[in-house]
Amino acid sequence: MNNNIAGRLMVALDYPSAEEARLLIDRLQGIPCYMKVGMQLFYTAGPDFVRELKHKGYSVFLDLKMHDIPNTVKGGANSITRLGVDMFNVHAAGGVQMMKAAREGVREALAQDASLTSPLIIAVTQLTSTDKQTLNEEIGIPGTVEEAVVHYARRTFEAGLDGVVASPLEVQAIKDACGTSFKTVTPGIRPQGSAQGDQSRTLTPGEAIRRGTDFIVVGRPITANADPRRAAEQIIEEMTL
Ligand SMILES: O=C(O)c1cc(=O)[nH]c(=O)n1[C@@H]1O[C@H](COP(=O)(O)O)[C@@H](O)[C@H]1O
Repeated sequence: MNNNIAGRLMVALDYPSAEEARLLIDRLQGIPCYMKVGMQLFYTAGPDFVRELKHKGYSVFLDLKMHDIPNTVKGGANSITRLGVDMFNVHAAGGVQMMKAAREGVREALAQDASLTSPLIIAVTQLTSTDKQTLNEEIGIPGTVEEAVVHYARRTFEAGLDGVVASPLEVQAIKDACGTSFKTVTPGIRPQGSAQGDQSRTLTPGEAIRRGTDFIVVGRPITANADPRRAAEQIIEEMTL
């Protein structure tokens, strides 16, 4: 297995309990993927579960999508940094001042404890479940999804964050606007033949990597598969080709 490629796969641990998440982690043992802890798991298993993953040697993306007034986001970012995660996210729709406050919260935590390392801060542009109709008619933003994504990516870059969450379809436009070192984290990954579910803007793992994304986020195509280890290995194989 190519460990560098496997490290670009983020497995979404969307489970209702730590016990269920541990079952998957056991089955994926030895695969050096990133683990993503989202709201469902964090709201029940909390910081202890994040520490457990770090103790097991995983890189951790804490996906809590903060979106609040700058002072609150700054405090949240400080607490998250003290958990020792490798990446966390905010919503770019919170604005540049809010995103700068997240950066400030990290800086504050690092100043308080020199043993901490700086996590990557990533902003969600437009959720991968959002299609053009939803964007225009419900969210109230005119134009194409790609235009909205690039707009938010530019604001994220201005705020000094490390990258964005978007669909793999928008990677090239983001890299053109913000540079190749600006990270893209792309959910909306669907291997051939897997169910689309609630995702709107999707690509296969291989196609996402070929378009230059830094990380792919995969949940149900692994977690809902009868053989999750085989599913993860197939995805890594496809990413490697
Ligand atoms: O921030 C995220 O991780 C995220 C942003 C986004 O725009 N779309 C999106 O699907 N996600 C997350 O990525 C994962 C995708 O899961 P699956 O659709 O099951 O592969 C879920 O944990 C989502 O919460």
